[in-house]
Amino acid sequence: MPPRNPNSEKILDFVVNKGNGIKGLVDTGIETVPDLYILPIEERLLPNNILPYDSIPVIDVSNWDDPKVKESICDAAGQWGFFQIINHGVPLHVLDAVKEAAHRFFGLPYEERNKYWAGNSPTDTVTLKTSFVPQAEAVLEWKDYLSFRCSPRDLESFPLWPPVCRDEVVEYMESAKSVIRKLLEVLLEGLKVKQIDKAREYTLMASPIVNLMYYPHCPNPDLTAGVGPHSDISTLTILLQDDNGGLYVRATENDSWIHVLPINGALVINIGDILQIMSNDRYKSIEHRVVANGSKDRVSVPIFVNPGPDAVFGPLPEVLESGEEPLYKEVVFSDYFKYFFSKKHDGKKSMDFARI
Ligand SMILES: COc1cc(/C=C/C(=O)SCCNC(=O)CCNC(=O)[C@H](O)C(C)(C)COP(=O)(O)OP(=O)(O)OC[C@H]2O[C@@H](n3cnc4c(N)ncnc43)[C@H](O)[C@@H]2OP(=O)(O)O)ccc1O
Ligand SMILES: O=C(O)CCC(=O)C(=O)O
Ligand SMILES: [Fe+2]
Repeated sequence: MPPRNPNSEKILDFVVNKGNGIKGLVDTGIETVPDLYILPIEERLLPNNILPYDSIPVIDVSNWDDPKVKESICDAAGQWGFFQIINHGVPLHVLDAVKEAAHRFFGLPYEERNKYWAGNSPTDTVTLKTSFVPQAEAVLEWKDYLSFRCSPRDLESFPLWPPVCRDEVVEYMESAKSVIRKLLEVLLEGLKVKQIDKAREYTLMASPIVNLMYYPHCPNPDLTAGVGPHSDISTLTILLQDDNGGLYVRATENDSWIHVLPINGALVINIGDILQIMSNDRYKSIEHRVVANGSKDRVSVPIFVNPGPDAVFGPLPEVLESGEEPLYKEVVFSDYFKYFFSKKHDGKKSMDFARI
């Protein structure tokens, strides 16, 4: 990485080493974007690259057993990799409560937030971080996030989680469980898998992570990345966004992007790399990125539905049974996870780790 200028070093020290986060920097009242956060022009999301009239599918899942609903979900997973669901059964008050909890946590004074900063937290099931991998990034992302590991075993450390948001995180996770299960059943049925047994359950969904993402308002969001282009490594991700917008999904045309319009009460679903690999490319894990807001603090709450750490995944036997060649080798999830977190966000390059 090229050497940084002295001012960038000072800001990096304040944001990362001292644990103030980008939230702490914005609270100092900065009126311009510091160099450390300015993307080279070729990495910015330019207005000409946004397709204004396109949108990802919106699927009403009030009847999961309706064959048309199942078909819409599998088609959307194959063509778009991204869709929104409405009438999913997670109560609106649970969704609103977890967004409010995110604002409450990030509204705490520095001393309270800092108790959970990476390296300070009383438990490794909850960590406050900034950007993505600041050690490996020339330009930092304009976001902080509080990450909760949420497997049943991780929940034993619940008493050590921040009281201002822990109940809301658990209630959201618990209410979303049946949606996760239904989505995976439908998607796996579309791959000729008849039922999700215990072993498959471990590979598909044993280690969920819930993040409270916080993108403070930015003096010039066009210059920065809230989150840079990436695909998720999960099996699938359930994302709750607020009404500020700012999430963009890569379209099929070269370097064009589609805005994911906020719909009150909807959940955004995206296929992650693991399901693309298991489906031998029938389902697509699509790149996406986030742009912060110029005047409002944006929050979102993704649930990354992940395999257990030692789960081994690869193209499913049911998919390959007609003699199709596997496009990917078998990989241990913890190796894939470490690889993803060893470099900056770089589109879909993480999948090369598993490609044959
Ligand atoms: C997007 O699709 C996803 C995402 C996810 C999961 C999302 C998550 O948010 S999971 C929680 C955060 N992620 C992790 O913790 C990943 C696991 N971490 C690692 O593997 C390592 O930390 C590392 C990122 C590879 C870096 O390793 P290393 O170079 O050895 O450095 P460390 O010893 O870990 O850290 C040094 C020092 O820096 C601090 N630090 C590291 N990262 C940050 C950060 N982002 N912000 C602030 N501080 C950071 C670290 O705590 C250390 O501090 P000390 O004080 O202890 O020295 C799931 C599924 C999807 O699809
Ligand atoms: O905040 C969002 O809307 C999306 C965040 C995201 O893509 C991620 O954390 O992987
Ligand atoms: Fe993502």
